[in-house]
Amino acid sequence: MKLVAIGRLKAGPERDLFERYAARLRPALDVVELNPSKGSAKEQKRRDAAELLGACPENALVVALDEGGKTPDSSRFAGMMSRWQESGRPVHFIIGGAEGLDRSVIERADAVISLGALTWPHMLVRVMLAEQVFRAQAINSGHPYHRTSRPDD
Ligand SMILES: C[S@@+](CC[C@H](N)C(=O)[O-])C[C@H]1O[C@@H](n2cnc3c(N)ncnc32)[C@H](O)[C@@H]1O
Repeated sequence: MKLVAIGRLKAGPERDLFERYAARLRPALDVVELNPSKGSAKEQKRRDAAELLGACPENALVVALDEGGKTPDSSRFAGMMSRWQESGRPVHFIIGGAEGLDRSVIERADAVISLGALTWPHMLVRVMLAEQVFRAQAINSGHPYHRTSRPDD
């Protein structure tokens, strides 16, 4: 599995937290960090998209993180993760830069996942993604990390 992202995660609490979850992932999540591009917002999006998609091989199963995507709950996300892994294709998660993702990334993506309608900074999106991938792996392996109970249960 790979995470392809615009921007570098500097030393600090976000990186510590990301590494804490990432260290628990099997298979591991390799990170490819790309420099943010310059230019107008439109140019940045287009250039970032070329870099992001260029880092994904043709057979990659691309999962774009975008607030306009699907909002599965953690159990559904775990089901998606297990189908993606069974496909045998290398899963590549994509996180955009300050201007967000270009339409070409959304169109190439095999799935577009939202972490809710709020806009999050890219470094927190990395942390939340790593935690949810870990949670999905826990659900799929029957590990008690995830509790399903809701208020009315
Ligand atoms: C600072 S946000 C970009 C905001 C940008 N204005 C936009 O419209 O997407 C940077 C990246 O974080 C990810 N991101 C931010 N909020 C998200 C959310 N609620 N769900 C999924 N991904 C999110 C996306 O990949 C986005 O491209």
